[in-house]
Amino acid sequence: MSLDTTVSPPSARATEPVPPVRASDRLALVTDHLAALAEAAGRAGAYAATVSAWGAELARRYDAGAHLIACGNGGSAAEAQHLTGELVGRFRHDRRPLPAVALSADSAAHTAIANDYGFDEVFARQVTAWGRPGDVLVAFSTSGTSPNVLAAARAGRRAGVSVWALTGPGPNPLTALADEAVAVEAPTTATVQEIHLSLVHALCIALDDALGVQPPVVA
Ligand SMILES: O=C(CO)[C@@H](O)[C@H](O)[C@H](O)[C@H](O)COP(=O)(O)O
Repeated sequence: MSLDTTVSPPSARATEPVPPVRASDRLALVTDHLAALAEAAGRAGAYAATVSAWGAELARRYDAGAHLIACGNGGSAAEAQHLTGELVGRFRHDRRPLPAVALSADSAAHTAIANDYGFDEVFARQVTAWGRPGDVLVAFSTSGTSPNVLAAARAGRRAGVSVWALTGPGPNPLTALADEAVAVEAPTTATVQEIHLSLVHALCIALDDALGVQPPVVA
């Protein structure tokens, strides 16, 4: 007697059988995703003036002693951390470390606030703790509707912090709450996030230029 030792994982047993995807369909899915990115990137020049102005304003605020706070959920949490990493570390060239904090990075504060006050408060409470007049909150949300990001924006406004939003298509609740916003026209969350990452880098380019950061002189 032979025993069938193959075991399906519980999730596979619990769901309907999925028809296999043909390789040509899979290639089309990937090609469509990349085409959507190229199309959205082709429209991204429309955001250049705002991001360039943000870079100059951020340089002015950093020179006056301000801080930057960033927040978002999921992929947008990663975008927030990407931005603060470039600021505290460096972007293309050496410069002074710039004070910036991503609110999803403090797991102890995050879990304590979520546990004690609810998930909607995880960013707002930290914005109230850290934010001072003149600081900037960069709030990332592809939908522009995440309650914890909206609460962070409200807390920022109450604290005298300027709220700059990066969202998907607008108008949306976050663009309405923010002092300034870039609402990216793109068809999916993933493509919006990909354009947001380009805008993070564009902001760093504008900021470094406004701070007078130069490439090293090669002898
Ligand atoms: O990265 C992705 C999808 O690409 C997801 O993790 C996504 O970030 C999460 O669903 C977020 O909760 C979406 O929140 P938001 O961007 O709408 O504020």
